[in-house]
Amino acid sequence: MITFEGVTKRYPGGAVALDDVSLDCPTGEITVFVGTSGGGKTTALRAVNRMVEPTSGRVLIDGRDVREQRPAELRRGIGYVIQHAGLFPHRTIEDNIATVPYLLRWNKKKARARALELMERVGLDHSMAKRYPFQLSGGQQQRVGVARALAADPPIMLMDEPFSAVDPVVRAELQDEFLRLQDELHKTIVFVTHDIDEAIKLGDTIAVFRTGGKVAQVDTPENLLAHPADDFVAGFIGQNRGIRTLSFAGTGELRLSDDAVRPVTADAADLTGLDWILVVDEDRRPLGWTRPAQIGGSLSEAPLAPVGPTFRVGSDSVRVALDAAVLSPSGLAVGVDDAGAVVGTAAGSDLLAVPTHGNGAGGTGHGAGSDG
Ligand SMILES: Nc1ncnc2c1ncn2[C@@H]1O[C@H](COP(=O)(O)OP(=O)(O)OP(=O)(O)O)[C@@H](O)[C@H]1O
Repeated sequence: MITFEGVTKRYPGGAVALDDVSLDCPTGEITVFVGTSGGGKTTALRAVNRMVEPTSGRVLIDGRDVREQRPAELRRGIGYVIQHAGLFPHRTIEDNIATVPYLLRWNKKKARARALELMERVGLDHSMAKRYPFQLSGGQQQRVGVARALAADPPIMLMDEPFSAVDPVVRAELQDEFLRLQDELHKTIVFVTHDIDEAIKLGDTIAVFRTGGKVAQVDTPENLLAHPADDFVAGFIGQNRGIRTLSFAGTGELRLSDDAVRPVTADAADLTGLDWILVVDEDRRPLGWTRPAQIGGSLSEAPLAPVGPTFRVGSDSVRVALDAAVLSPSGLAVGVDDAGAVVGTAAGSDLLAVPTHGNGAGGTGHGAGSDG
């Protein structure tokens, strides 16, 4: 656990970057610092590895004041990832990743083996090991940055806007892989961003910083959306608060209908009264949507409209299901199981009837994780 105890940072000249900040970053979880520019997020992050020394107050790691350790020694247990990755331009990818192992005087073979292992972990092909940073895309460089921070297997990771410099699609991929990685590694992570969507997607806990270095609210993403502490937080969360709240409503309890679902072998005479039909194969995998009027002799010859996005019953949130309903030609969201077989369909109005509070999506702590 990282603990901020009444931490204040006043810079010469009078700027107050942090004003009496007290909060906990629980072990093995992701704590996100989010807020307005200049709110003190980076300063708070850097107080953990002593790149910033507080004017007053303390930062503790597992109850021990960080000032008890020399900075170099302290930082060996703390990975650090920044925007634009901050790679050494004249070192190869594997040597960049092995930076800390080399500092720790691991032998070359062991350090390189570790670098290759980490490249795999963060989704980089081994063929990139001998390349230089300029020969990689921005997203690939960020992966190298994450791998480098993980190299000595530090229990703590500090990440300062690590995914901000890449396009939205790559960013979503990096976030998803980051969550997968964290599911395996359970690091204690402090993550700075000014993007509230990123904070909601990644954070187990979110601390909202406001101008003047004050913390306006520390809460789970779910509570933050449901109960913003004040107008500043409500304003920061923005206009889509209601829709975002649906990210935390699970689809496990939804009652899905089988009425519109028909196997491709079904008798076409038996389809009266239906507006849309979801045609499924012998394993109940969805093939497409059709309307009774478009069916001639048999379902197998009917023209099919694409199924569009589906949602995984239980693991996806109501927000994902609602998205599927909106994009579906029939207006019905298609729920599938882990094997991709259709469980049933739901209309938008069924989805909005699901209670949105205290009803985590799959109970994973990352209800918004699959919103992409
Ligand atoms: N070395 C410094 N000397 C003087 N003032 C500083 C210094 N570093 C930061 N500040 C000031 O402290 C305040 C907090 O800065 P900080 O970088 O922590 O904010 P932030 O929330 O991370 O902002 P951003 O999202 O823009 O990166 C700002 O007003 C900034 O100008």
